[in-house]
Amino acid sequence: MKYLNSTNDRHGKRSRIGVLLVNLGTPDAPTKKALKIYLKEFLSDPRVVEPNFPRWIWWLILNGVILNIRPKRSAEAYASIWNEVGEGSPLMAISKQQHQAVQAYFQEHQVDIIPVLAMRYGNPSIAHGLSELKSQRVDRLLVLPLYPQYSASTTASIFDAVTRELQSWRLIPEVRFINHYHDHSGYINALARSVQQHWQQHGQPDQLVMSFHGVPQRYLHNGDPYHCECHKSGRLLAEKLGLNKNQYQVTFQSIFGREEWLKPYTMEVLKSLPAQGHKHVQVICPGFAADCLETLEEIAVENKGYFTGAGGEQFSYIPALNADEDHVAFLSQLIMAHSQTWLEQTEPDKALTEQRYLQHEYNQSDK
Ligand SMILES: C=CC1=C(C)c2cc3[nH]c(cc4nc(cc5[nH]c(cc1n2)c(C)c5CCC(=O)O)C(CCC(=O)O)=C4C)c(C)c3C=C
Ligand SMILES: [Fe+2]
Ligand SMILES: [Fe+2]
Repeated sequence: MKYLNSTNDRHGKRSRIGVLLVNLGTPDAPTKKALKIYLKEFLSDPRVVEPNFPRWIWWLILNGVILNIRPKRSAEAYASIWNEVGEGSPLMAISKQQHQAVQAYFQEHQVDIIPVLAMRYGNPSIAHGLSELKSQRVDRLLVLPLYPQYSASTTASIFDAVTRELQSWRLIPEVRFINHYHDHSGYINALARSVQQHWQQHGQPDQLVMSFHGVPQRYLHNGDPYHCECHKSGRLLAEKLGLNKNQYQVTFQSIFGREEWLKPYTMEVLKSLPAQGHKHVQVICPGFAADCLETLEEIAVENKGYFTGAGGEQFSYIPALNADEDHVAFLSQLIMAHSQTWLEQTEPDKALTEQRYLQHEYNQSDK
């Protein structure tokens, strides 16, 4: 059978709304073997690596070079943060907390939306998440990529994976997709509050570095709005905090490969700040909804080393919003806002019900 069948027994019942919370994904273990599987899936995605040379050459580089070198190095980095937040990979532990907290928010506020967690790469997969929602008879699906800023390499890749999976379903749900929330006041306010709380404990720095994950510069020139959205989030956060242009800057981290990525590079900026008289620096990574390897290891350890090595005196990393109360309330409300007309529709959709009923009758008499 080409398409997955559905149980068509919802006549006259209320529609069910499900939300798929999707983040990047993480290896199953901090081992060379698990990293090889994870990186192969991740770096084979043409949305992530979109080479400006024939794809078969990238296939050779990936399988012949990168997957023989990087897994060992990356496994060591993952091992250094494994179990740092709850059990296993921090990204997974925090994503589970976020999922549970959103679920609890809906229960507490009597909102009839079923949240399910999925990862773009690795587990729990998008196919698994969708099948979970299918088994719960969800017929209205909202997808929330946990990336505040839109990038084709992240957000569009989730769109690809979700729609690819749904292509095998007979009865597809009504689908909505959240593209980004980089300038939403709820997101900016939650970030600002987390910075202010950090200042209460650690004081205000000479310079606040807002570091976002990078992408190749070529993607910006090809029309990816990511760079612009990172800068807008940065500006709005600075405005909310009352910072002037000399007190903060937007930078880009996690360069991969040989071509030029978005600049300035976080690493270079941190190395140069002490010589400019900025000895007390804090770094926030507003593009990461959850702490992960790129924040806990690359920023809080590796980049801290670059700063102190260059004469910096005081450095702290401001944690991601994770499962903070403000963040969970914001995400839940964002989901509710995007489901608004669905939530208002309490009566079953008559035309749809009748159509499905007729279909059901037909199936029965056909047997
Ligand atoms: C927040 C948005 C992200 C964008 C944009 C992004 C782009 C991007 N990433 C790579 C390559 C790697 N990224 C890796 C880890 C990683 N990346 C993000 C987020 C974005 N990536 C997160 C949240 C994580 C951490 C995952 C975790 O398990 O904690 C890695 C793996 C780690 C490593 O080996 O260094 C790679 C590789 C590219 C090429 C890319 C491009 C457009
Ligand atoms: Fe990445
Ligand atoms: Fe990294």
